[in-house]
Parts: sequence; structure tokens; C-alpha cells
Amino acid sequence: MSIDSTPPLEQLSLSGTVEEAQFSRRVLIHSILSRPDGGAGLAGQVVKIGGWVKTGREQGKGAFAFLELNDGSCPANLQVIVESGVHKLGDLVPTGTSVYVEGELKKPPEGTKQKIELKVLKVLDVGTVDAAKYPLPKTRLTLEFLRDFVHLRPRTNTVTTLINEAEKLEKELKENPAPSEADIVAAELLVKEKGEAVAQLKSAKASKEEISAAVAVLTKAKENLVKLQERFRLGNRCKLSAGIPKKDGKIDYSEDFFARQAFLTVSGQLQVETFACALSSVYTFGPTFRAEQSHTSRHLAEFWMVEPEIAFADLQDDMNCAEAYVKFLCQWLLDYSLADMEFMAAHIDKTCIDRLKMVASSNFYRITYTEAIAILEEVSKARKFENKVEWGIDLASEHERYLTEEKFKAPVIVYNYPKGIKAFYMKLNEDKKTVAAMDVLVPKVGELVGGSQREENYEVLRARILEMNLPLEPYEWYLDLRRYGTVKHSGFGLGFERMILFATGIENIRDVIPFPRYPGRADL
Ligand SMILES: NC(=O)C[C@H](N)C(=O)O
Repeated sequence: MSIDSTPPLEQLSLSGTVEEAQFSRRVLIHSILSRPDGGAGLAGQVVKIGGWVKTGREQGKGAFAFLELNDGSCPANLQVIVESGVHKLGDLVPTGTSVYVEGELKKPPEGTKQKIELKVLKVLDVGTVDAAKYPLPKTRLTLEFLRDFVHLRPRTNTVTTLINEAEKLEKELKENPAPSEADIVAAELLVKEKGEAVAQLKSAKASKEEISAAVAVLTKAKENLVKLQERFRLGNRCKLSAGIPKKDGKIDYSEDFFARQAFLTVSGQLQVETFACALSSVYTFGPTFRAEQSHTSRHLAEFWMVEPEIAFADLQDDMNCAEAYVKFLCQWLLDYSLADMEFMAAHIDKTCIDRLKMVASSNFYRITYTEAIAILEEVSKARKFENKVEWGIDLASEHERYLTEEKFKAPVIVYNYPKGIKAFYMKLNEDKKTVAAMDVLVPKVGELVGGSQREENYEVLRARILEMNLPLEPYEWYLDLRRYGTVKHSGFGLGFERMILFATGIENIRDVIPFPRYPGRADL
């Protein structure tokens, strides 16, 4: 589930720093340590690294600190050395502390295990930890114990590795589904054919080289057949087990099944933040539910949302990532699904291909909410909107469509919204009136993406929860992410069905999901 938003080191301009990289200018530890030389060849490069301290110690009578730093990109840690003149060392060494640093990769002294280490030149950011309170001690922890800290367990190697493995397997299942019987028959025929070719060559007393070349081909065909048979067996076993009923055949639907009231989620964001605050850059993709009384062609009570969450990223990085992602999706459809798009253009909406091309190639306009309101106020002197325009309103669909379809005729990112209309977790701006939120608006559907920089400051977040009359208790785990090794982080959600709506030109969102749920309809 991790997204590697950091380009491989080789692709970065390494004149010294990695300023040219588009969003996150961080380098993942994996991209250093997984090189065949263990990273030794990178000695001399200056890079930015962000991660969480696994273990830290001060040495040389407080002259420097050694940190074993992990960013979730691989189980291995990078050894980081900080001299006392660079930063207060005591703040850096507790387990769980987050650090974002710029430093020079160096060859460690002879005789050490590591092939490369980082000497810190500048500490860019630190999220401290009160060592006495951090719930994950340095000792080996049982999985049972960690189950009580699901929001912090992504910071353990076991959980990180499990998630990475699950992601690889999921990809494998999608890209290489179990072979069909026809695949097996074809492979059997190939073995037969190649076997006959060998026999023929032998009886014709062909040269040794010719025979051994044919035998090699036969061996390959046989190996392939065995692999297919094995995968076929496994694939079928999976399919069968999915249909086996539970032992007693019953499911408890009573209210206290979870021993408390439980809800369907409106977003995976708060949960995915726990992973971003351990694996750095991640995403989640799943169903989300909103019981809004919105009888419109753009709302569903169940919709699927892609939600990236990026550590060490601010609102600018977030907007850059969202813009690049939307453009990527449009270009992907043009490159790999043009026949489907041509079908849509012929039957549904003749402008859909042009719209994709326009979005894929344009720079999105970026305006603040305050600027957007000024534009809308100005235009509402000459035309009537159904919904009143004034600072503090939530933009209505007609406003969003005016901005993208008439004013700019291109995608627009509106950012810095009034705090009163946005969620408690969004980062409060210095003006104390607005929050670092952004929406990507596109022609045809209006809001396609909504996101924000998250409030990473413990005190401010706590105050915001209280200010919005929310109870603290259910958010204690969320506050823990800010108590222990907090980092600047941002993310967004892209409504998957809205993306399909936008791409295809279908009029009603209820037609782009297999089983639409909306007010009055929850069954098939
Ligand atoms: N992941 C996100 O930022 C999406 C946001 N939580 C929303 O529901 O709009």
C-alpha cells in the first residue's frame, strides 16, 4: 500500500540536492539500501530523508548522536549521525521521534556492517516523543500487545512487511489471475509438440547441438506446464474456499455485535494517516458511505474513494500530487483505453476525448477560496445563481461549474477555505480564519478531489476538536499520532465514480457503479 512518490535516486538531479523532484523531495531509505552495493556508490550525495527513530543514542560525551532511522519503505534502518552543533541531541534520540533532515551520504568507517550512513547537515523538522509515555517500548512486542495500538503498530517492521506483502499479492492476483483450463491444455500440447520434435531429431540422428537445443526448449515447456498446474490448483482452492459457509452457518446481526454502536465510514483518511505516519507515503482505496440528503446526479450514498496520504508534505505538495494524479488518469485513459473512450464519444458524449486531452495537458488554475468568492460575487451582479454567494458559504455545484466551465474553461484548484465549513483535522492557517484545504474542480462534475494539509500540532488539533464541540475520547488515538513523532502530512480523496463520470460523460453517477445506493434505495 505504499506509494513511492519519491523518484529513484538515479532519476534525480544530483548536483547535490534533490530540488528538482516534483513533490516530495525526500529520498526513500529503500532506494538507497536496496542497491546492489548497499548504497556505497552514493557516498557524497546530499539528500533529504524523513522517518522515525527506531533506536537512538548519544555518544562521545554528547558530541554526537546515532539514530537508526526507518521510513517504512523497507525493514532496514539507515544509520544517521548528528553532531551536537546541528541540533539538541536529546530531542532526537527517543524511539518514535520523527525527523526530517538534509544530510550527506558517507562511507562508514572500515569494519562496520552498513555500507552507507547519513551525516546530517541540517535538521529540517522534528516531532518529539516523551520517552516515558511512548506506548511502544524498544523491546520485542507481541502481536497481541500491538492489537491494542492499531494506530501505532504500522511503525513496527512486522506490520510494515505484512502490508507490503499483502499489496504485492493483491497486485499479483489482479495481474496474473489463476490460469484457465484452456491455458493448461495449450501448455500440455506444447510439451507434446516439443517432445515429438526431440524424438524426431534423435531418430534423424541430428547433431548433438541441435538435440540439446530442442531438449532445452522441451524442458522450459515442461517447467511452464508444472507452474501453470500448480497455480491452477491454488486458484481453484481459493475460489472454492470463498464459498464454504461458516461452521454454525449463522452471523450475529444483533446490535451489540461490536459491543458498541458501530458506523459505516465516510472516509478512510484518519486510519490511513496512521500508516502515513509510519510508511511515509501510502494510499487506501475502498467503499465509503454518506447518508446525505443529496438527490443529485453527482451523489451516491456508497462511493469508492482513492485516498493518498503523504508524510513530510504540505498543501502545495498535496495540490501538486492531486493535479499530477488527475492528469495521469486522463492520459492513461487516452493511452490505454482509447477504444472504450471512442465508444463513449460515439454513443454518450462526443466531447469526452477532448475533455480528457484538455485536462491531461493543461496547468490547473489555483485560486484561494477568497478569490473564488470575489469572482463569483462579481459575476452574480450580472447573473443569478440559485445559491447566495458570500464569504463563508460552501461552494455549490453551480458555482464550481461556473468556475471550471465558464470562467477558466479548465480545472481549478480552490484552496484555503473558511475553517467553519471544513473538518477539524485540517491545518489552521496563520490568519486563524482559514484552513489549508483544497478542492480540485473539473468541468462537467465540479468537485473531483478534496484534500488538505492535516493539523500536525497536538495543542492546535486538540483545541480544534473542542472548539467544534467534538468529544476528545474517541480521538485520543488520533491525537497520539501528534503526541509521538508528529510530522507534517497531507492527503486527498478522489471520488472514483466521479472520475468515471467525468471521463465518460455519463450524465448520472448512479449509472457508473454496479449497485447504486442513494436515498430510498439500499437493496440490489
Ligand atoms: N482523504 C481525504 O482527504 C478525503 C477527505 N477525508 C474527504 O472525506 O473528503
